[in-house]
Amino acid sequence: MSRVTIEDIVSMRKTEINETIMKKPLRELKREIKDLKEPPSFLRALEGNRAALIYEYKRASPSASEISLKSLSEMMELFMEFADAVSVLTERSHFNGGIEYLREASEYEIPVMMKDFLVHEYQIYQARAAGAASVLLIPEVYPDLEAGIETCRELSMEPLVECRSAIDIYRAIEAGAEVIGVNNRNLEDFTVDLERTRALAPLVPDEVILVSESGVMGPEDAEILLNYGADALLIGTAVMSSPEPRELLEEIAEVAALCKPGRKRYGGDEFFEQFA
Ligand SMILES: O=P(O)(O)OC[C@@H](O)[C@@H](O)c1c[nH]c2ccccc12
Repeated sequence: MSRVTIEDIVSMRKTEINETIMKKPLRELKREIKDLKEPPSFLRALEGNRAALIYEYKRASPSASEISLKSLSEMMELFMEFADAVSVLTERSHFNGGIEYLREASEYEIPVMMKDFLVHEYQIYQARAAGAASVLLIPEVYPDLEAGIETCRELSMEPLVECRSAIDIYRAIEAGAEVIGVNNRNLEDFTVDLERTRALAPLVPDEVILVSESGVMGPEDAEILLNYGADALLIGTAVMSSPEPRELLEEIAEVAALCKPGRKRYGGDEFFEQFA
């Protein structure tokens, strides 16, 4: 069977969202949101003076197939002890996620991010109505990045703008992003390369929070990425699939506590030389 592509997932999400909107119009979501309390701040959770850790409730993925059937409550027990923020997959067909997990996670006093392929503004309202403090925005996938960031902020949320290239980072900064993610996993072929963070980190201004996502299998990877200049890490598969997740999170916490945030900057042709 040919491997699913990001295009397949995005086109499926568009169909699903259009069906959802027919069943539950945006005005109903807006009414629900009016009665909700503000979510905990995602931005403040990541702005601490050491490397912040975002752990992800991720039950499956196209590259790993089934990862874990551990319950959300079991994982939240660990996340509440070790995470500064939590990410929850809500895409069902390929990640076995669901908005019900997001709703359950947002009951806890910690910022929760909707990790999904957002293709429509409706999904930003869905996230807020489920108690989210953040959503993932992918520039090539979300139709209008600047408007999406503005809608998030109107709803007391701060998005994580996921960048895969220098031009993505340029666009994200131009659009006013305050949290930029670099995904070490290529969403076209699902290969992981931690060097992606090394190459792109120097392009992210100090005042923007850089989250390195994907491919962190242990404290060694965590140290590498933090030394490349990431301010935060987003980790899913390793913690979901570990037989001893507490031990793993303790080791990563130790590395995070020792790392001094800060990014090198490119001088002259250094940026281009690495691709020569
Ligand atoms: O399981 P990992 O390698 O720790 O990766 C977690 C997270 O970065 C990954 O799930 C992710 C990053 N960006 C995404 C966009 C859509 C779906 C999933 C993702």
